[in-house]
Amino acid sequence: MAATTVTTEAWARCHCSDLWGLMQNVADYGLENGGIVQLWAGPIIAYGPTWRIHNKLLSPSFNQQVLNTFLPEMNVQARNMVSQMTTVAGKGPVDIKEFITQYILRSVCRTSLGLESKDQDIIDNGYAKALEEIFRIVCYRALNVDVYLSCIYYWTSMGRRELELVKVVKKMINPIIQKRKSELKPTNIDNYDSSTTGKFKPTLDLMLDLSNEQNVLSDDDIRAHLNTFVAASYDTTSAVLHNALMVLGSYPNVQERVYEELQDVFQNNDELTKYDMSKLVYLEAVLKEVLRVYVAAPLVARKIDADIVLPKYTLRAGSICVVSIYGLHRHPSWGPDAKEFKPERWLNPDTLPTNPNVYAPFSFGKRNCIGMIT
Ligand code: HEM
Repeated sequence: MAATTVTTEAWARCHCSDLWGLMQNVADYGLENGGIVQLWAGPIIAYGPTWRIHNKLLSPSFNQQVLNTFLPEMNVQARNMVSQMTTVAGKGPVDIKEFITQYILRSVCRTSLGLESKDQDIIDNGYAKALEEIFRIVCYRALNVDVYLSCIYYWTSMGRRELELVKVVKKMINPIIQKRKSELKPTNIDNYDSSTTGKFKPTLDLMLDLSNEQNVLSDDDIRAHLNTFVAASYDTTSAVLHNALMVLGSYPNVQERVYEELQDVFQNNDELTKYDMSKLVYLEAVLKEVLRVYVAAPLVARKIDADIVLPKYTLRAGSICVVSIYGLHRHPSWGPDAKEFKPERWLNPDTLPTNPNVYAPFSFGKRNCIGMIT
């Protein structure tokens, strides 16, 4: 509880250099030696002016209009996932994680990198696997003090593997950037209304446009941002989808209600359009509750650069404030049923806490999730 109280108040006043959770230690070393920083130098650990400029440039690319253009591609990938699942359905227990991860990775790589079906091997076997392994190494290093020091870490097989993987990722992404650069013709996002054209503009193209028009993003910046987007989006999103399916399997009444709503909205159509989304009211409540109870990012952290005086504590400059989003989502203001999974609470605003800061699956403040669309 103490952590929760500290968190909400501290957040509002924090004027600290932002870091992302457990990446803190890794980031320090990464900045020093250019290894991980090359890969993670996107909004995640870029500091001060660089982060501010890039965030301002990139944020407009993450809006509902752009997302709408991705819908047809997401429909294609969703149908692929369902048909793959159909082959194992009814044949005993099955681990759905593989299906979900592949679906999310393909959707993310298609929409952010603009990779086409013929490039599928790059996604499935190369790029995504390399990113996943780097992510595992980063998390291991963040939690193991014996490998914090770069002078030791890069002598270990893990440190060497990380450098190898960074090279692999660079080698894969650079040609993709160069190829799209040579093909790129200036277009307006309005020309990409997917409901009429079925086209979408990959995030890579949006960044190349920015670099053309304003000359601000180098190829290295673009590659780092792409890696960040893929890494930051696929693990979180697949965890949420996985949890949502677990919930539907565990609560038959919730499953039934979601099913009925989908039947009502889709009738015999299996193509999700932007007009359908606002009609899926109960499904939205279920997803919000999944994000609350089974939070995908249970902790975030900030490095504090000036003392923050709270009624009972002072958070000292130089220390790291770890915020328990998991704790916030179980704060007493959610009521005595805070720990229970109850999507209905989202259908009646009067039953929700009055302080909006007790719900933060995408974090809050300036360094919240760039992928969050309200
Ligand atoms: C349900 C899915 C997702 C969840 C739960 C989630 C959650 C989060 C959280 C908690 C943070 C940490 C913010 C902080 O330190 O305060 C974050 C950061 C970030 N997320 Fe997401 N995220 C999701 C999907 C995505 C997607 C689809 C993208 C696509 C690009 C994305 C890109 C990012 C980036 C770039 C950051 C770093 C932002 C910065 O430091 O400026 N996330 N996300």
